[in-house]
Amino acid sequence: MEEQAIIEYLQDYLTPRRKALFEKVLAQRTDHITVVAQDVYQLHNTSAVVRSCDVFGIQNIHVIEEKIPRRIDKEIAMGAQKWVDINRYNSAKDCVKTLREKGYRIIATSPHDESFLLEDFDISQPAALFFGTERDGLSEEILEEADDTIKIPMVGFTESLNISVSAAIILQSLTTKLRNSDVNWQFSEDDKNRIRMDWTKKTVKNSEEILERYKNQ
Ligand SMILES: C[S@@+](CC[C@H](N)C(=O)[O-])C[C@H]1O[C@@H](n2cnc3c(N)ncnc32)[C@H](O)[C@@H]1O
Repeated sequence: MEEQAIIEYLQDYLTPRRKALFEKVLAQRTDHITVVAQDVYQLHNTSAVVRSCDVFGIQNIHVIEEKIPRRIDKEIAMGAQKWVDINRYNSAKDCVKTLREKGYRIIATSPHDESFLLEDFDISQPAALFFGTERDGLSEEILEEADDTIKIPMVGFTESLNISVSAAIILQSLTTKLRNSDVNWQFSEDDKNRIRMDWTKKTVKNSEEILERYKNQ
């Protein structure tokens, strides 16, 4: 109850329009699908994946930085990341373990494997979609761990799509399927409150000072 009161107090500093936008976006947010980028080298590719996640309503993104230096902060600090949660890992193993413990199926995306075409993918179980590096794709470790592999059908001469393009295509397809299904994909009220608070804090100027004043009144 107290938490609710704090959120409402801080949200009074938002314009009605901004507040309504938060609710509209939040109603479409999901954790049923989550996205993992493994050792993506080009910063602009990671940014584009983050942006697509926001656009298609994916709240959590997982970034594995095992083979590349931790240098994505500046780039992903430039936009859409404000509205999504970035979870970072030093090893692919930790990332897989964490996501399995949360109940996700590990889904590799690959231009090679034909085991599942995108349109046949069963969205009823929570899915963690793993995307690989520009040059080598996903590591053997992830391919071996994967419960399924999905592929976007390609009919041209080029052997693969760019990672961010493939993320956008897959997310558009699977989130549409999810929203048309009877799966319970929306966040609980507790989770929504946590996200509301986070977005509000990031939007209201001097939010920490305002909260301090509220607590002391
Ligand atoms: C440029 S591709 C990697 C190409 C790499 N030479 C390989 O053999 O995997 C980068 C990432 O985009 C995704 N991707 C590219 N094309 C795809 C497709 N047709 N279907 C599914 N995912 C694809 C995969 O996650 C892949 O690891």
